[in-house]
Amino acid sequence: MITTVTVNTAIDKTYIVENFGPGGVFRVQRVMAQAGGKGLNVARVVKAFGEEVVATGFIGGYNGRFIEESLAAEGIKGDFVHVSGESRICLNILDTAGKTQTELLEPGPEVTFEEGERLKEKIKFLARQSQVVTMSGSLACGLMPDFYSHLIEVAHKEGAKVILDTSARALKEGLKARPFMVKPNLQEAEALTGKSLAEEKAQYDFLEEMIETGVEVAVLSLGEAGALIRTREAFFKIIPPRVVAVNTVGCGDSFVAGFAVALARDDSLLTAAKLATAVATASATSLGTGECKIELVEKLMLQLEVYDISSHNCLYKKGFR
Ligand SMILES: Nc1ncnc2c1ncn2[C@@H]1O[C@H](COP(=O)(O)OP(=O)(O)O)[C@@H](O)[C@H]1O
Ligand SMILES: O=P(O)(O)OC[C@H]1O[C@](O)(COP(=O)(O)O)[C@@H](O)[C@@H]1O
Repeated sequence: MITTVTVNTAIDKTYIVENFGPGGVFRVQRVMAQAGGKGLNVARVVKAFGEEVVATGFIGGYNGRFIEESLAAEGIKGDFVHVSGESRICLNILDTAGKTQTELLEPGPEVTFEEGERLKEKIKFLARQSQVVTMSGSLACGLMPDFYSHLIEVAHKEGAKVILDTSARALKEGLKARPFMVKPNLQEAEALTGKSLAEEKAQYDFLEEMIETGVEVAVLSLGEAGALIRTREAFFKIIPPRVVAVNTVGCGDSFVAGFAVALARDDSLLTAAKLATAVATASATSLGTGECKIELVEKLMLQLEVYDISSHNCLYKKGFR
């Protein structure tokens, strides 16, 4: 089983707005609303692969009710801690004409110490039955920056592998509990180190630093350029084929989901890295946040460029890039 933890759940609203920009009045052409926040996107993709998944986290208010009902309608099992505050809305404004994407992320509700303790208890129970626990996204207000560290310790004690996908101080503090895997994107990694990671050498050094902190798998995701995946023994770069990107919100979540599925199936590191990249790339091509079409994933798996960086070898390269 895979448990996905979303501390700051959300209604992910997508607005399609032509020629959007700051300071004007715009008519929205199309509105879509989904249960969201990173971990719920992970759960959606895991479910598409037919793996058993339970989504947990904090949920509250009218928005919380919408989130729970949407998940139930999608057939995703939820086991949440209910809080007195209101779950947030995250807006993704897609301008199909101007080809821009703008995200507005609300901070989320205030969560009390007692509510935090209840989530720890729940994770203890769920991690006992899970091979993998994913922990994704920002922390809700009121929680200490080391909140993920405590959750990771609880999951580790129950024998689960933890994938941590967060940013800023929550990532810095979370690393201290040595999660099995971390997956910052380039921006998040630069914010963590305070350095530019534009150069390949800087990216390699960053992954080495992550491994030195004690994580087993360090991933740096690079948008359309793919991802670098490093352990103490292995180091791969996976580059996806060029695709027409429609909505890249949720790509990182799809990457985490693909990796979690492979880990739960006991696949090799290389298979996990390829599956994660293919799932994330497929997600970029659909309008829904973190949507996943298995047939497309299977097709993309055969079109990835794979480099073994530790031996300077190209394992698979197709002629179409
Ligand atoms: N425009 C794109 N084209 C193809 N694949 C993409 C694109 N954007 C993202 N991806 C895929 O999604 C993964 C995660 O994307 P990235 O932007 O690095 O993370 P995040 O969504 O967390 O910001 C990438 O490693 C890649 O596989
Ligand atoms: O918890 P955070 O960091 O505020 O992020 C929330 C938002 O991230 C998203 O999951 C997208 O994340 P990715 O594009 O990194 O996968 C949105 O769906 C969501 O509302």
